[in-house]
Amino acid sequence: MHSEPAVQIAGLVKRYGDKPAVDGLNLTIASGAITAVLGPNGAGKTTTIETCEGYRRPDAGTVRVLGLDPVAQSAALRPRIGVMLQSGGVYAGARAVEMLRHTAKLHAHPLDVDTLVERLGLGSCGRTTYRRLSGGQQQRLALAMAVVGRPELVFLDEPTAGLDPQARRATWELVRDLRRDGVTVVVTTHHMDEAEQLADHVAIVDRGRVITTGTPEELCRGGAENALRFDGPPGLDLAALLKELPAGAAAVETAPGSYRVEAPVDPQLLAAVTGWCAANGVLPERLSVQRRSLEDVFLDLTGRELRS
Ligand SMILES: Nc1ncnc2c1ncn2[C@@H]1O[C@H](COP(=O)(O)OP(=O)(O)OP(=O)(O)O)[C@@H](O)[C@H]1O
Repeated sequence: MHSEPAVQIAGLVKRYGDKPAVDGLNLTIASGAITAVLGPNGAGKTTTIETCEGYRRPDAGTVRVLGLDPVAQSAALRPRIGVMLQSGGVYAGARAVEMLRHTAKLHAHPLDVDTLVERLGLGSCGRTTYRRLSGGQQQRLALAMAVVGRPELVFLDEPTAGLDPQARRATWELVRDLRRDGVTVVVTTHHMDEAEQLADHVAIVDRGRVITTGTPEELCRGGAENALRFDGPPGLDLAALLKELPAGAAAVETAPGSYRVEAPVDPQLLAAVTGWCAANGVLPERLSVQRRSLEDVFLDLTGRELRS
């Protein structure tokens, strides 16, 4: 369906003064999918996205969005993309829904404003000015403004920051519907569960570079947290258990009667462990599969220390 990538970034450098905010970043974003860009505070995510939107000019490298140069060809690009900025980017004195209607009229094939207002729970905000909306309502309005023109590609910078769980879910549903309609979505977030739930592809950015990419499944596969745990009688013969498990597996009694089997978790591993337990008259209690979460991967790659 979509062959050309929606976004291609090669060797992007962007400095503020002497300090590089983005430092040789390479990233290709697939069309028609949801890509989450993750990274610690100050990693360069917003700067990268703002460069894709044409708000910042690269100091070096190339950026192509829908095949266009976002600075030199901004007039051609702008109508085709939707942008939700962290700061809202909405005129504070304007009435919420009127502004949305106005924005819709600027586009040839806008979404139905009433449906969008309903879906994002903005019905009660009709004549309220932007500055009088709650933080969460402002966020939702900014999201509505970004998508109302039915763009081919939307950039959402932390769309669910500060939203309550209901509004978060409504936002996720909207984002999934955009993908269903063939829209490419690029989203930055600090919520790892959000990236895990929503994203087809994840790119982790640190110190101005992309340090890894993959699907959430690819990134979470392998690693120390890929393990089975169970409780049983203390002192089980783990050397005997290991003989039934694939090469490279490890088994430890982490506390008397608490066991942890470390190996890629698949149905065969589960069957091997429970089969060995059955053969030895052991009932594995509280048996659970421990998978690495995206948060584990993120912290492993970017460090656990808070940065100044
Ligand atoms: N307008 C600016 N002037 C000077 N420095 C800036 C400016 N905008 C960003 N920076 C710096 O550039 C670096 C990257 O910032 P950026 O906002 O792109 O990071 P981010 O990954 O989006 O962070 P966050 O998760 O906190 O939003 C940071 O060190 C930041 O202080």
